[in-house]
Amino acid sequence: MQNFMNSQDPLSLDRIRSVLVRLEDTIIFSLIERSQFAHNPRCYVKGGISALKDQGFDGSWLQWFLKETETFQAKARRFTSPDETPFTAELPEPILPSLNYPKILHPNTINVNPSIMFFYVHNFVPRITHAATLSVAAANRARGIMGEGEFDDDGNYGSAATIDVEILQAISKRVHYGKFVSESKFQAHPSDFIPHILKPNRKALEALITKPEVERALLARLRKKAALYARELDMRGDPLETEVQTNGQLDSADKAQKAAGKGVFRVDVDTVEQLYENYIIPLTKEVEVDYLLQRLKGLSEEEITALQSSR
Ligand SMILES: C=C(O[C@@H]1C=C(C(=O)O)C=C[C@H]1O)C(=O)O
Repeated sequence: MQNFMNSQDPLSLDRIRSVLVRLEDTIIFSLIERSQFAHNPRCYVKGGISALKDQGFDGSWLQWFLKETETFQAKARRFTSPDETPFTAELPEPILPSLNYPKILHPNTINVNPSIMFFYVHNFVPRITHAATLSVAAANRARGIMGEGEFDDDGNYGSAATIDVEILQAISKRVHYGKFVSESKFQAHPSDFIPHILKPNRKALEALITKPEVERALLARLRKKAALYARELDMRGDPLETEVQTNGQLDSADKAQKAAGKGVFRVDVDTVEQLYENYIIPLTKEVEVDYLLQRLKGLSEEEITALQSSR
C-alpha cells in the first residue's frame, strides 16, 4: 500500500500501478484460500445463520462479519485513510485523533462497495468454491446425506467469512484506487478531460482513461500468478491433507487430484482472469469516470479556466 504521510509522489502513475500489482497478489492468494472451503450459501442470505437473531442482527452472516470487523477497524482509524472505503454504513468514530493526510484526491462521494458485494456473493464465491463444494458433496453422499443444503455446506462459516472479508476489502481497495489513477491522469492533461466533465460525456471520459495495453499485460500476468501460486501452495504439502469439515477423508475427488499431481487448492486460472476482466477492471474504470465527473465540483470558473490553460 502507500504510506500517504511521507510518500514522495503519491500520484505517480507508476507508483499507483505498482500498488495495483501488489493487490493482485493479495486477491489471488485470498481467492485460493477461499477455494478450500465449500460455498456455504447460508452465510450469504439474511437469516441463514439463526444464531445471529439472538444477537439482534437481521442481515447475513457475511454482513455481520463485515460489520463487526469494520467496527473495530473504524475505531483504529482505518477509514480515515484516503484509500479505504467501508462496506458498513454506520461506523463509530476513531478513538485516535485523525492523521493529517495530504490532500491528494478531490472531495467525492464514490463508494461502489454494494456492487462489489453483489458480484462477489453471486459470481465470485460459487465459482471459486466449486471444487471444494464437489468434494463435500461426495463426502456427504458417502455418509448417506442426500438433499439440498447438505451438498454445498462444510460448516466452515467462520474461516470462510474471515477470508471473504479479506477478499472484499482487497477488491474494494483495488477498485477505489481508480480515484488515484484518475487524479493522476487528470493532473497530467486537465484540458483533455474538462470539456467532457463540463458537458458530461461518460463515453469520452472512459475512452481517455482506458489503456488496452495495460489491461492486456495485467490479464496475462494474472494467469501466470494464479497458476504459480496455486501450485506453490499445494507443493507445501499441508493442503492436500486438509480435512473437509465432514470428518471426511480425502475423498475420491481429492485422491484423483493428488494422483494427477494437482492440489486441493483448486482455483481455476480462467476464473481469476474472468473475475478481473468482467468485474474488477470494468468497475475500476467506472470509478475513474465517476471521479472525473465530480472533479470540478466546487471549483470557480477562474479555477477551471486556470486548469484548462495549465496543460
Ligand atoms: C488503472 C488504470 O486505468 C484503466 C483500468 C485498468 C485496470 O482496471 O486494470 C487498466 C488500465 C486502464 O484501462 C491504468 O491506467 O493503470
